[in-house]
Amino acid sequence: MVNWSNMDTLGAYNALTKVAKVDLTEVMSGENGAKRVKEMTVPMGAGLSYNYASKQVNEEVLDCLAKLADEAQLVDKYEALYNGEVVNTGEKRLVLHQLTRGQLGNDVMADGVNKREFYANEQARIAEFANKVHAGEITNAAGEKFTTVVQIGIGGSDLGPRAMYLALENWAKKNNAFKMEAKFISNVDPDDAAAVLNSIDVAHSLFVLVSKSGTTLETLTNESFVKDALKKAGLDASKHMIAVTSQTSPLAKSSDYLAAFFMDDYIGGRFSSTSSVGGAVLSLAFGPEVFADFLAGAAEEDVLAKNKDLLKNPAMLDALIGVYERNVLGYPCTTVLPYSQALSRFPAHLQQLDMESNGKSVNRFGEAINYKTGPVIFGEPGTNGQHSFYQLLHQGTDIVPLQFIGFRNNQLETDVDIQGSTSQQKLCANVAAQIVAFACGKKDDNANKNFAGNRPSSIIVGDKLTPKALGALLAHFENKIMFQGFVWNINSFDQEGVQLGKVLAKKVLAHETEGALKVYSDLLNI
Ligand SMILES: O=P(O)(O)OC[C@H]1O[C@H](O)[C@H](O)[C@@H](O)[C@@H]1O
Repeated sequence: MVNWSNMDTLGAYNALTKVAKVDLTEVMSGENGAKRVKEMTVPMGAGLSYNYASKQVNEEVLDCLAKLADEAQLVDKYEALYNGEVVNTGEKRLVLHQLTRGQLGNDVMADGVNKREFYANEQARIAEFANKVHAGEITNAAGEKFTTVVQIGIGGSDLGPRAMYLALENWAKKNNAFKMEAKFISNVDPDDAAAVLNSIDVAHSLFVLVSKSGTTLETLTNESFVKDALKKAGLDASKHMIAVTSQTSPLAKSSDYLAAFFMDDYIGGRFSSTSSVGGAVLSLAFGPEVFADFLAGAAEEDVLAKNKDLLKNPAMLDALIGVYERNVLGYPCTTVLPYSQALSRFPAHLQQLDMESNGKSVNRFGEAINYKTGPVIFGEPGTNGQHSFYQLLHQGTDIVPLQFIGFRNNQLETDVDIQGSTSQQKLCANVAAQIVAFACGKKDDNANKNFAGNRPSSIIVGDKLTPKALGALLAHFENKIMFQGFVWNINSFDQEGVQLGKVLAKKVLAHETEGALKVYSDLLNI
């Protein structure tokens, strides 16, 4: 049995607060710095590695973190989760997203079925459907092949799948795996749907309506928007639309769709990229084999997360260093900086994944807690970010821990040598330079040009962003966030904080407003 206790009751946490702070300007300089970069690295799944040399940790800190991992029973809690304990206490649900990509422990039976079999079966149904679309066995009413897939969804039904699609689009084009172009409609802003519809040939488009709950206002509105466009084009919407939803949702039984694929209540929207939610669009865009490789990368990372040895468990290590930075060092944010244009929407996905999961002020039993939880997450690809917000990161008054991601090779393999180096080399040179600049700083007599340093970072490094590497990268962050929630003793798997705004918006639309809400409504001409 695991013991769910608040972090500030744990002896190891209290010991951690007393450890002397590591000065990166000192430890990262000279030979010692070189030794740290060589040694402070942990293998991840799919050939990636997590290098934490430029984090403010030393043996003493790591020793405390290892004790904290043990005392907080992090791996035991993970085990309880994948074996089917009701870890989502707020909604009284199991948490099973890892089972979409592998069997980690005991068979989990729920709703009268074996859950791993259920997820694998949905994946197989999607694979069969995608293959038929690609082979021209499932076509539009005129018997012509579909060329474009358009996902309609928001939040977890958009961000992850969209980020994953963009991450693999160029890789697929280079590796003969590009089957259909994908587009995404998410915002209830009518300009979003209209712009996508204007950019495609609707007669050859297959729409994937994705909503776990089947009740999300934006998604249902956009569905109607698209159906209207199909009707105006003289097309039968039910021949152009498939649904991905949970079996209990109002969409599940509808005959308005060509086909329906399922996930369930045990997979949070933000954790659903490896379920049917990501499976449908990614299998249609790149083929089921690519989606299977993506799942295999995630599964490798899930297996690593079972390791009780902190230095062999990159997600747990990353999580605990993050807790140390947030609660002991007092840093309020974390920035995600992929030096890969393919990962342009990955930070946006992590914003939801992390902040919706760990933005909580009560523990898993609903009691107020006395410590900070999830940091603010933001990010942009490098080097673009360098020319935007890095000024604050280098010289601002807040220290913001940085999560770099870099690959030795680019995806398209097209590159040119200009002034003695390729573009890829220039990209990678900038990551290396930034890490050292942030850690070591540079003294200058002119205070305006002085860099204090001591800005901690870690880097996830890989050879190339492949489907497998992407799966591992995604699962690393999912598991990191899960472990942090365990340490903070919060429920990372509900999102009550998004409800109030929705309720008030309904009142505005029904003209049931008064006071400030009424005046804001008038201001916006509703
Ligand atoms: O997939 P759906 O049920 O349509 O939900 C879409 C999104 O909306 C909600 O407001 C939640 O905040 C998200 O966690 C969820 O991913």
